[in-house]
Amino acid sequence: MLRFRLFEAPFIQSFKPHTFLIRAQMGSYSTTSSSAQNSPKLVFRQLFEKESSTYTYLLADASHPQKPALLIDPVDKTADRDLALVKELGLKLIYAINTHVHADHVTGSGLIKVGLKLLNLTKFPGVRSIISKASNAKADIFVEPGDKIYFGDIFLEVRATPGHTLGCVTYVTGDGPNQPQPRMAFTGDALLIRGCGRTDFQGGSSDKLYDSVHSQIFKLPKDTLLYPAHDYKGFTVSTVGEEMLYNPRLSKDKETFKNIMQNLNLSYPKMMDVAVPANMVCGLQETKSEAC
Ligand SMILES: N[C@@H](CCC(=O)N[C@@H](CSS)C(=O)NCC(=O)O)C(=O)O
Ligand SMILES: [Fe+2]
Repeated sequence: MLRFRLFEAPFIQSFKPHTFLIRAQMGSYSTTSSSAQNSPKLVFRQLFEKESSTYTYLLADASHPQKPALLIDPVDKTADRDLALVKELGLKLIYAINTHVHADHVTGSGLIKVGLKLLNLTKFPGVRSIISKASNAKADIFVEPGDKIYFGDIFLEVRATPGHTLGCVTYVTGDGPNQPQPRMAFTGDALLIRGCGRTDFQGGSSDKLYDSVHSQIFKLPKDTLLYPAHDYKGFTVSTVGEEMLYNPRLSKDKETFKNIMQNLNLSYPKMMDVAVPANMVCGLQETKSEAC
């Protein structure tokens, strides 16, 4: 018999029973879908914040009556834009998710939760912030490897991909019959297109990053679409197969990779001293922790 733990019971009650976060405890999962037998229809938008070259992703289940949606890696500077889009598309934002504690920009999760000036809303109801437990940052919900984050009938599976930071995770769309095909992996800074996240701060480790990418990302089907948190070269999407072949760092053996990472000589992100402390509390240092 399958067993799973529900999070945030009061929150669950305010949505359809199958719009929730579950933790599968036996390597499988169960969801009681009511929205027909049809495959859910994914709404997907890739959004860009140009100062930090950050990608934010909007995903929603358009087949579900409430059109539940989530944002991955929102940025404070573009929170208004993202929420305006959510509103225009008639979506119900339920989660603001981070792949890790960003060092180069302030997350939009806190702002999204406490208000949206542009839309004259004092509070965007029902939004819950999510980050990995391993990040040690504040949020409403902490995820661990193997957790599944449902929005309608679609889910994201949580994979631990430490190495850029200790708490980095990759969110991968499910592999069930009713899940989007090909699969999509939101890699944060673990894997960038033809590159990868640096490993010289925030508990970074090139040894760990190599193992993370090879065991958690390169093991996915080769046609899995890869969506990173940043791009500095003009790329938008890649695939597992493409990166296994052409990634100039991660296609090499581990020792070569570690040597490359040791010699990147990158300067620290300009906003690091502001961004890291802010992102440890969901981007809202000045506000009470309940805003997280
Ligand atoms: N110049 C930028 C910071 C650029 C940078 O360090 N990017 C990070 C991801 S954000 S933590 C990174 O891992 N880069 C890897 C690479 O190979 O470029 C700024 O000042 O903000
Ligand atoms: Fe980062």
